[in-house]
Amino acid sequence: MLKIIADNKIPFLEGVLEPYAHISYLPGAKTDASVIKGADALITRTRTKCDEKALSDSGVKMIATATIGFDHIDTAYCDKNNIKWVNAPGCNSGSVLQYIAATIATLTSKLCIDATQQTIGIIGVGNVGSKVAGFANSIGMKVLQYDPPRAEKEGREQFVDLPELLAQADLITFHVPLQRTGIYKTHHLGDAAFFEQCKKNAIIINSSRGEVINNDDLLAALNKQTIGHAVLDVWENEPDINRGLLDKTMIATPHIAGYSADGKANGTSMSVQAISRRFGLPLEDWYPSNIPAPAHPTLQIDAQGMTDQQVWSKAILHTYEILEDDQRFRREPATFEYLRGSYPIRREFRAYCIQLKNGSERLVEMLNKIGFGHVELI
Ligand SMILES: NC(=O)C1=CN([C@@H]2O[C@H](COP(=O)(O)OP(=O)(O)OC[C@H]3O[C@@H](n4cnc5c(N)ncnc54)[C@H](O)[C@@H]3O)[C@@H](O)[C@H]2O)C=CC1
Ligand SMILES: O=C(O)C(=O)[C@H](O)COP(=O)(O)O
Repeated sequence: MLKIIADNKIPFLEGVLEPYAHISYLPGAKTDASVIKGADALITRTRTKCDEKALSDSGVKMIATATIGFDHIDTAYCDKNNIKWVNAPGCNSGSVLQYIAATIATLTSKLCIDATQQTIGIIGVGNVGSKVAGFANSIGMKVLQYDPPRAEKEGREQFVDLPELLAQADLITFHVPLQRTGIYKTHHLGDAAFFEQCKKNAIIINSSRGEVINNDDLLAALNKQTIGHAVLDVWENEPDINRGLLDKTMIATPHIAGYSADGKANGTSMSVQAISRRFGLPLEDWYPSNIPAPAHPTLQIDAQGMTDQQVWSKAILHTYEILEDDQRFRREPATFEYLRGSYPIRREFRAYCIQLKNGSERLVEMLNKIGFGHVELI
């Protein structure tokens, strides 16, 4: 019988593969060579290091990671050794968008900023970055995009170079993969020289990978006030993060930007479907049917006397109150992995209905563009 090892923190998976495989659920960080030996396939998250040490002589034929990022997989080793690997492109991009939208709603309110007067610089414009660009456009921000691999393929028209982005952007948000080498290297892309080129009050947001920013340089830039603020979901050396940096951040979370239930369901189903295709199982169209509904799926907003920004902020923060994650984390930063493993149910915008009293067609269009499931004037 097919033997599969799956990370025990992948939701919606239990019971699905059991009719066709012997499946063991193990903690991701402890899934090493000693337990992998003899498995045909792995279903992982980012916490399982899939390298030569773990895989050589294991017999593993396929690795499916239920995540977007795949920097935990030594893809060159896998390719050389005929181990098929797949990630789950875009699976939780809607969740990261929700994280960034909640960040912008929170910051603009805390710092009394009019979003329509702000420029956002997006570094890496793939699945997540494109959604962030669409959101920023829909709330009236000016958008600058930096993505050299795309510019090379598609032409430079919709992209700027990095110095231009850094000179103009009020908010800078990273959505690149972690690449340690090569012409498109992103490791420590955010370093001292990078921060020196930013506007003095620039806000840096990182929800990509911790190592994309040199955390010591970021802390120094915050201390020297070379930049204004930082919002971090990802950190160098997780879970043992730089506590000095944590204290200087405006919003801090333990790598949960992609943790919506929708994103997790997508990731799990993409992994199951890929395994199914590789091993000929009848689960090629499988998708979880048990995603919990939001506690309060309908929100009524009386827009009388409110600005557009107040309306969209209220709608966004109803779906995701990011400061609750921030507070839980700051209270006990040492519980980084526990907070991730016990993350509450969060549903994305499309699971919500917004009813607008005294609203306008313009607001309805804006909320529809942001991605709410249903928006109506009442
Ligand atoms: N915090 C979290 O929970 C999550 C984090 N992530 C991270 O976010 C990253 C981005 O996700 P997606 O947008 O789905 O990935 P994607 O692969 O769709 O897009 C990445 C984009 O970055 C661009 N890029 C590559 N090298 C670059 C460079 N040197 N400079 C500028 N742009 C560059 C690529 O051309 C591509 O357009 C993932 O690789 C993952 O590491 C993803 C999901 C959740
Ligand atoms: O999809 C990704 O890439 C992520 O970073 C996930 O949202 C977080 O993945 P895990 O660490 O829970 O595997």
